[in-house]
Amino acid sequence: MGLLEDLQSKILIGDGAMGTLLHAHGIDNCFEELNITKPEDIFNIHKAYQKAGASVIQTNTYGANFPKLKRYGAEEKVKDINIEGVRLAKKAVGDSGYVLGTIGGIRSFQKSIISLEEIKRSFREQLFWLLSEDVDGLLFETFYDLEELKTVLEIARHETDKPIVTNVSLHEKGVLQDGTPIVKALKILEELGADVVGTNCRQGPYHMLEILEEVPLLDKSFLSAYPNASLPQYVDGRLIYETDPDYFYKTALAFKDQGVRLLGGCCGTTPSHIEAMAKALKNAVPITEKTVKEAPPIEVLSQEIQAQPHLHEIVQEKHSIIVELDPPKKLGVDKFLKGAHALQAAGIDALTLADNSLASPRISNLAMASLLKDQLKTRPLIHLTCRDHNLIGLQSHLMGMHTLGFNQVLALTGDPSKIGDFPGATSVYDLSSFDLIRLIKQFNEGVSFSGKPLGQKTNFSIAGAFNPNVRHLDRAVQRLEKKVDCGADYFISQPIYSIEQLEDVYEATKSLKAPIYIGIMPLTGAKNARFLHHEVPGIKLSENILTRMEKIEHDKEQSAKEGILLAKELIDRAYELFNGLYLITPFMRYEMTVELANYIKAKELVSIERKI
Ligand SMILES: Cc1cc2nc3c(=O)[nH]c(=O)nc-3n(C[C@H](O)[C@H](O)[C@H](O)COP(=O)(O)OP(=O)(O)OC[C@H]3O[C@@H](n4cnc5c(N)ncnc54)[C@H](O)[C@@H]3O)c2cc1C
Ligand code: MET
Ligand SMILES: [Zn+2]
Repeated sequence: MGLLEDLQSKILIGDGAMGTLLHAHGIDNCFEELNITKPEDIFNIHKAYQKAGASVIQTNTYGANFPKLKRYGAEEKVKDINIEGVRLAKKAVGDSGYVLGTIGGIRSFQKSIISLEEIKRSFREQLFWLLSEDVDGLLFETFYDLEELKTVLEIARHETDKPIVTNVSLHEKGVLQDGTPIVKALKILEELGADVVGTNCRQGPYHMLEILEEVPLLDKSFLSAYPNASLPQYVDGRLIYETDPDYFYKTALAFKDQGVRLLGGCCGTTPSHIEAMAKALKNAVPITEKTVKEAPPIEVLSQEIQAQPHLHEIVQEKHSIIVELDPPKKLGVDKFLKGAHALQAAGIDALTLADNSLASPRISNLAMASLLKDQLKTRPLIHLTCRDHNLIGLQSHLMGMHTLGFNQVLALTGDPSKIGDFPGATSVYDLSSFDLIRLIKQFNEGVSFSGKPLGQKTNFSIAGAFNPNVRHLDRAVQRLEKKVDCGADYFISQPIYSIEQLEDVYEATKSLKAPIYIGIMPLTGAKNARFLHHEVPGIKLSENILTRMEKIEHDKEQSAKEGILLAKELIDRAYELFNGLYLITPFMRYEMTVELANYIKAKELVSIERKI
């Protein structure tokens, strides 16, 4: 009899955790490599689970794929670890059970940490070796990312007719991290050919059962559940799970009542938990009908009424000026406010506020934006870096921005801390700019990063950063395309200092599906010019510019005038090529950006007059 025939009439018991069990025994390195370095330990664990009553044993190959083994320098051992993994499980199980070849999800919350192409490659390799040892079926578990699971399931279904179990993992009750309700996700997996579908890890029985109450019995596939022992507790720097096997006796019956046919355990569970569940379900008959609890209606999402068009909408239609005026590095905001007022008077479309640029602390840009809100009509565009905010902080910041009515945001990875005033500070980087753009896009759908409904849809217009001052412009443009795919609405560039570069950038980006604000930062003097030319990676000024600035080096006023003149020459060409102009205020010298903004406005007037 095969696994699926058995499941027609029985509830089968799976095994429990491998990773946390090994960890509890003091093992801190690669768990899967033990298949070849300490096979007897793994064999004994399989045997213990089998003795406890599990008839479905999974191979110790959860993370036995190229990218995960690479963390331990074991990436060349994918073949041996997987082959040995199956052999050990088979030896332990003998004829009295089934061996599932396990493959774990790779992506957790950082989607862009690994491309789907790499996932496919590593999945195919692992799948090949597991199938080569003739497993009884496959178990794909701990998949938070539905896109990843769908992709690998399609590959596997194409390669084999063996039973496939797919288990998703949920941060939030009832929804996957992209907001897909679990019922829908399981139906999708069933349609793609999974024979058993369900959920594992993250939740203990309580929350998992709550989730399953909303899941109906499916037409073609069986339901599975592998709960954690409990919610984890953080003790002395380690994650600890409660161990109360009796509780698992009681909850096993509840899982049966929800229609689960394959029941095992995930993190924190031990052979004692499995023994308790096996005892509880010894002669249990699976249910064939179920009353499904209706999912609570999703809160009505109110879409904010947009008072002004977004920047990306404006710049598609006409010339638009945004100006960076950074929050002060010291306390005291008078000069900043004067600058902001002067720039508003010049008629700019937005004031952009850096998030601790160059990794040096400044007054919080959200605080400065709130201050502006009370005093000015010009809207702020808030920079948000992944360097200074972890995943919790980023979401809290975005919710704060939405609450205050700020919906223009620039999503950045951010300069690393080591270049700034506090080189010992941590650069968080929970997310990359790609992930952050995706996150904000998901907020616009009313869904948090982990899939939780936010109660309202945000209305962010999302800018991405563009650094054209790189050796390979084509690669920079590829990054922009990727940012567009993630949801970026437009781009804002680092400053450009030559007409030729402006033209190169125009050529390289003209088929991009998002508009660009081109960066122009006036030089303040020869020292500033030399610094940019020699010390800022990627920025090169022409000999002509350097000489022009050096000639008047000792005249401060004249230097600023020359800086303005050069910026105007760049603006003349940029104005012809791009609609968006991004003026960067150097060293709080807002009178320079005010003059440039006025210059651009005058050009606009001339062109309007010409049209009339
Ligand atoms: C308009 C604008 C505003 C900015 N505001 C801030 C701010 O407020 N606070 C702050 O800390 N920083 C700011 N920066 C700096 C920014 O963080 C760095 O310029 C960063 O290198 C590029 O932008 P990003 O953070 O989105 O990085 P991403 O585009 O996500 O790039 C991440 C990393 O990949 C690398 N990379 C990027 N492009 C290439 C390429 N073509 N070839 C090879 N490697 C590449 C870089 O090392 C970069 O650090 C700003 C930059 C711009 C353009
Ligand atoms: C992070 S979920 C872990 C699943 C795997 N089966 C293990 O227990 O090691
Ligand atoms: Zn787990």
